[in-house]
Amino acid sequence: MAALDTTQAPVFALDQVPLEPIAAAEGTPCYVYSAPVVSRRLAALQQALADCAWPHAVHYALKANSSLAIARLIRDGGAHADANSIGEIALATRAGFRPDQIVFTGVGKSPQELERAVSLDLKAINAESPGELDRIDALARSQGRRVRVALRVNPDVDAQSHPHISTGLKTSKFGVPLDDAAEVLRARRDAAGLEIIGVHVHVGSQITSLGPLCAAARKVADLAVALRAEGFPLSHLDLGGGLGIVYEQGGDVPTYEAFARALVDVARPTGLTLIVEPGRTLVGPAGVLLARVIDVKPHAGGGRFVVLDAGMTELMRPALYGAFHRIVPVHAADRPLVPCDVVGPVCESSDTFGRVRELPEPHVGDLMAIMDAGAYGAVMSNTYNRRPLPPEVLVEADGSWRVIRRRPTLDDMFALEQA
Ligand SMILES: Cc1ncc(COP(=O)(O)O)c(C=O)c1O
Ligand SMILES: N[C@@H](CCCC[NH3+])C(=O)O
Repeated sequence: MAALDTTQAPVFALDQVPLEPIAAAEGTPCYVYSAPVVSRRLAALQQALADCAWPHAVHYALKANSSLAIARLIRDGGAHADANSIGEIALATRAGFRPDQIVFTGVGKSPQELERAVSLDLKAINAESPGELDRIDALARSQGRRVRVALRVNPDVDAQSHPHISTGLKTSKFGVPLDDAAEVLRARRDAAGLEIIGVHVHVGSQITSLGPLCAAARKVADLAVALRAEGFPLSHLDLGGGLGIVYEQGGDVPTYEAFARALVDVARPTGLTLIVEPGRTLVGPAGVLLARVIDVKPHAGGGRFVVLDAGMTELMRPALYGAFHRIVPVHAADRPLVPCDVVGPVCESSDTFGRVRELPEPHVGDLMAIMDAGAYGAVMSNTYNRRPLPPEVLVEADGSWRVIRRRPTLDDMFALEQA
């Protein structure tokens, strides 16, 4: 199969997908996802892995986009799930993933979450600490079970991504230091409630080169080989997620072929099944956030302030990480370009989507698409300033579309509280 060009993924042909009718019907701000883009990306990744002819499993990281319809689409595409909370496990179950298709990760799993996870007979719980292993062991024994676990290792590798989404340095809160991992497992080799079946690593997100991914993979692969030599009956090597996408014109990320080859090259000598947990790469380019211009005013530095009806409440990434998202006017207006600071309505100066963007002279009422918003968009939205969570729409291959999550009414928003 031809390589999917992950650098120039045909995101939304803005003239082919009926964005204006969707915005008119559902109102803005509103997320719109393309089902065929998600399915194509998943199929391309699976093909790239299959071409390497090594046992593997793709566990979609639900945290990137946990809309039920997106999770179902991914399950229908043959992937399994990586859940980060009991809520995501419930979502995965409702989307049709079987317990033995779910791995459970998370740096702080509450007693209630662990108790439930232990009872579910998941594929594996990725444990983050010696204490967590012991808590799983105790719960498992109290339930008369033996629970499959993998140990999350912190390899002290710099993901070379934004510090807020880098997780593999020894100063970060994730996992057990590589040097301690073998001893931690040896001390629990005979724990009656544990079946130690793997090692796990995830060094960060929006990683745009193979270097950090391979460096981390090699470290845990070496550990896994040593553990097997000691008699640990490991079955898998879970190398996490993290593959980035192109947000900015001219950006570059590894192809799925290169990614698959690099990780399989590390996994093969271990003899272990390779697990990957991709999130962003599958869904990020498949979504846009639609917003309307609600005000335009002069900018002190020249140009314009363009105030959208979407803000950091709907898409936090720019405010949180200074992340870049392309902003595209849906009606490619034949107007002269002007420099614009594109901002949201929220009462925070960080509520800014882009500074000094050259856009066709904006008018109140124009529809804008904030691109590549399918991952870590809707899932991170919030109700600050008492704003309703945004609705989400899924567009099918034939151009038809349906609301997969509606906008809450004001009554919905009051429903959970009392004066
Ligand atoms: C353990 C784990 N697996 C998978 C992912 C998915 O990452 P990404 O969306 O960057 O592929 C994350 C998030 O960074 C994670 O924390
Ligand atoms: N929320 C981050 C990604 C975090 C990945 C989860 N560990 C983002 O928007 O880029």
